Amino acid sequence: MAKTSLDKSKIKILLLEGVHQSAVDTFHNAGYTNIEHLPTSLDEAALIEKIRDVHFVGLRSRTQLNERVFAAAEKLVGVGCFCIGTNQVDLDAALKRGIAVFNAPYSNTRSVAELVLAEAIMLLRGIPLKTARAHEGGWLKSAKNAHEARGKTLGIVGYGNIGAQLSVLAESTGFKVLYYDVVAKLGMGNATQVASLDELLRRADVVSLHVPDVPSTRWMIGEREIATLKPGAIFINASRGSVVEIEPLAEALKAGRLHGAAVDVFPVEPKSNDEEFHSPLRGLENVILTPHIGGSTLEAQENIGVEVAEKLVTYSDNGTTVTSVNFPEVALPAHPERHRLLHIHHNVPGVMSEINRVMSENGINIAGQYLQTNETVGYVVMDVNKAYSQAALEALRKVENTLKVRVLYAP
Ligand SMILES: NC(=O)C1=CN([C@@H]2O[C@H](COP(=O)(O)OP(=O)(O)OC[C@H]3O[C@@H](n4cnc5c(N)ncnc54)[C@H](O)[C@@H]3O)[C@@H](O)[C@H]2O)C=CC1
Ligand SMILES: O=C(O)C(=O)COP(=O)(O)O
Repeated sequence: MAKTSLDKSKIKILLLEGVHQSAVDTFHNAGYTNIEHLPTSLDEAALIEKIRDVHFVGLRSRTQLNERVFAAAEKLVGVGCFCIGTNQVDLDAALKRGIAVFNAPYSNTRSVAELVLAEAIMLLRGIPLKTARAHEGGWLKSAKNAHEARGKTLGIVGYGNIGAQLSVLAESTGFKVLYYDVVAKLGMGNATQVASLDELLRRADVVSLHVPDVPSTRWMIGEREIATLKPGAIFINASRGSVVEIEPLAEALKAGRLHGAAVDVFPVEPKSNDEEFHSPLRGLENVILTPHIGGSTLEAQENIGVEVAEKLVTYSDNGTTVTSVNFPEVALPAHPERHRLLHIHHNVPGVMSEINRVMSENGINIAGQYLQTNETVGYVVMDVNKAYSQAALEALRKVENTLKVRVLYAP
């Protein structure tokens, strides 16, 4: 008698970095109970040890999933980044092992945009220094160097989800908005795209970065770009620490060439809340330093927990890879009466014909077949009669250029 439903308690899920309880609840509600939920990240050695028998891992921006970790992760099927950025995961190392990676592209967008807008206003008013003095018993009542946001120019570098959301909030507050992006983008409201980064840096009173960590953004703001900023400008970075050279920024702030800065992300960030934070920006006036909390609101974290856990559950139950950041995207219907075979392979000529050949040679009729490829990997999904799934699994494993094969039993 063919097995009809998979024993979900055998699927091991490791959640790191205090991923919200909503993720655990989502897994439980879907029947997944074998969950280890840790409040912190793990260093490479500990992660290599722990990940060996894990099928799904969930993390945030701190945990590094590199080639060495993937090499040890023999059973890993999927990765959930419970955040927006995916630079902490070696996406190619995952792809070449047939491991799908998902993230939460929208759930903390608003949290970052709100924080940046608030910081821009605080910095325009010189609040960090004034509040520090007041806490010490001082009284800096003065309008000197304090400005309204109304009529000032905000320059947004990277007009994606966060940049565009910030643009809307900032315009409604009275900012004029300019933005620079490598892609031509429709401006929200009256926001205007400029042709070059230099033009944006020259024209904006407040500059805020919202680019991902990719090769083209690595150290994109250095000494030259900081010198290009307007004298008295305000500089905000809540994107990634690898985008800005911190020493020239600190020098420009110390020299009073810039009016202020807010920085949430750093080239080197403490690995835990117990480690000391070192930065040349420490102790500078009119500088807001925050410990990478742009997306850390309860609302965002709860939504992220549900969103990413649901993506992993759907992939595990059904094979759907829609919105994966590294995998060919396939949207699949339910398979109530059939077993489903997932075959992930190198995208080279001849694999599909070989798959169809072995299926036909073994007398296995394919009731439904779905295929999607990207440059390097092909993902083919086949629904078959329950009685044939074991034979098909074994046959498919032998196909040359196979990366991974899984069977999903009928629910
Ligand atoms: N501080 C925090 O806690 C958080 C930080 N982030 C960071 O913010 C980044 C942006 O997030 P989203 O807006 O959701 O991403 P997104 O992908 O929607 O937008 C990024 C934009 O940057 C543009 N871009 C890429 N390379 C560029 C370049 N060289 N020059 C100019 N523009 C370039 C893209 O075309 C895109 O429009 C994330 O990748 C993440 O690293 C995200 C959430 C929270
Ligand atoms: O969403 C992102 O990319 C972030 O940077 C937020 O990271 P976190 O989940 O707070 O470690």
